[in-house]
Amino acid sequence: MKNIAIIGASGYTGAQITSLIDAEPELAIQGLYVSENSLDKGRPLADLYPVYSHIDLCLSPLTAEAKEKILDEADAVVLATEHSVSLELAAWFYEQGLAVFDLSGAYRFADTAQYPKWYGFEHSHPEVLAEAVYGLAEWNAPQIAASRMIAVPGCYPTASLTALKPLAALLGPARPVINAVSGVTGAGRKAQLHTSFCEVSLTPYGVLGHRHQPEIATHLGQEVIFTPHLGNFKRGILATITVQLKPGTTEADIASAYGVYDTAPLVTVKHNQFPKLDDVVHTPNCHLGWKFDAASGYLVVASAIDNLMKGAASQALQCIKLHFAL
Ligand SMILES: NC(=O)C1=CN([C@@H]2O[C@H](COP(=O)(O)OP(=O)(O)OC[C@H]3O[C@@H](n4cnc5c(N)ncnc54)[C@H](OP(=O)(O)O)[C@@H]3O)[C@@H](O)[C@H]2O)C=CC1
Ligand SMILES: CC(=O)N[C@@H](CCC(=O)OP(=O)(O)O)C(=O)O
Repeated sequence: MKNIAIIGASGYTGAQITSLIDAEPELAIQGLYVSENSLDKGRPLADLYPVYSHIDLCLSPLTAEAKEKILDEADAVVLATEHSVSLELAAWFYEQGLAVFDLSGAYRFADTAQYPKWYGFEHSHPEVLAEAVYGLAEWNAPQIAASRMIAVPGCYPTASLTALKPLAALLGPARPVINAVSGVTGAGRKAQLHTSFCEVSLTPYGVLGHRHQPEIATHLGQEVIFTPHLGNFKRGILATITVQLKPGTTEADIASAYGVYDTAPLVTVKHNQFPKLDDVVHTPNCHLGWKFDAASGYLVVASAIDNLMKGAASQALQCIKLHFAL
């Protein structure tokens, strides 16, 4: 049995992973935590999320004493906290010997120069960053098993990289063009004007400047054009990606490249059939569909995931299971 502390448990990804860990027979929840001065400290999780009324646990403030208790009792922490909070907590728990599964972007780039530009901070823990592994579960399983510091990928990068990484050897020089639409839970639970009901309307944002563009490029090994869109629905990401493949590439080459997922139970690949969000929301699955125009060499591949599941919590659970060999 492995004991897991969940920090940021009142947020969307934190509550989601709480429900997933609660359902795992070989995992136990050491505790659920929010910030020291949180308005939700002391409240039952089920007060915030009645759907989880079967989970009889309260949200505790992450005090100095609580951190010591976590060290005594837990094997690992899940950080479902914003980047700057994860930056410090991850380093502290890692250095004390726990395994860390961080849902934020604070440990996803090996290159410290990326953080001031994309996250607005200097990376204060380069020695811990050097140990971090990118938790793209279908691609980095041996590294996830071997490291105690796992940076769980962002939601858009998970959808995009799952579609593009099999094609890496077939890509021509043109940048893949990724257009992706996310549900509003992707922006987290806290109130913000741009995510309020009357404000949300399908629109691009972060054009030519979203931090997931370099995350995708870094872990693909090729520059991309990435345009996210906010849609007026709650959960899910659909990324529709256009790529030009090397001259001479055939449908058989593409089918063979996607054969890498034949042994991946959570990734389904279809030829000439495209995924729908309704088929993946509330599941840990990624559905891919592709079509190729041999005359022009252009391929369109669509990738659908649930941003809170495969894009965050269920991928973190995959990483926990890989790490602890469960
Ligand atoms: N939403 C999504 O689809 C995805 C999110 N992510 C990443 O996961 C992380 C969490 O995202 P999300 O769940 O959406 O965020 P939310 O805003 O919904 O939740 C954030 C949680 O962190 C808690 N928190 C804030 N400050 C602290 C602190 N100092 N110590 C302990 N807990 C704290 C909050 O509670 P309180 O403020 O009451 O203390 C809340 O429980 C972020 O880094 C995000 O970028 C990654 C992939 C997908
Ligand atoms: C709809 C929405 O706002 N989505 C978030 C991405 C959520 C995610 O994956 O988060 P991190 O990479 O920050 O962990 C955004 O565009 O900032």
